[in-house]
Amino acid sequence: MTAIDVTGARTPEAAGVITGARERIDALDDRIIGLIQERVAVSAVIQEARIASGGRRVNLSREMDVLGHYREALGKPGTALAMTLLELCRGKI
Ligand SMILES: C=C(O[C@@H]1C=C(C(=O)O)C=C[C@H]1O)C(=O)O
Repeated sequence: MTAIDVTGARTPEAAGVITGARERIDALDDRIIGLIQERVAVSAVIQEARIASGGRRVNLSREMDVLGHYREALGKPGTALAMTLLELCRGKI
C-alpha cells in the first residue's frame, strides 16, 4: 500500500503532510496515555489514604469539581472525557 492509500490523500504532498502530522499525534497520544496512567496512580494514593482512615473511596463533591474543570476547558465533550477518566481512576460506581 502506498503512502497515498494509507492516508487517504490524493497527492504525494498531502500524503507527506498527513504522515508527518500522524507521527506527532502518535507521540502526543503516548504522552497523554502516560499522563493518564500517572493520574490513575495519584488518584489511587488519595483513595487508599481515605479508605484506610475509615472513609469512602468516592467523593462526589470533588468529582463535581473535576467535571466542571474539564467542561469549562473543553465544553460538553469535556464532561464525558472527565467521566471516563474518573472511571479509570476509581472504577465504576
Ligand atoms: C482522588 C480522589 O478520590 C476519588 C477520585 C477522584 C479523581 O480521580 O479525581 C475524585 C474524587 C474521588 O471520587 C479525591 O478525592 O481527590
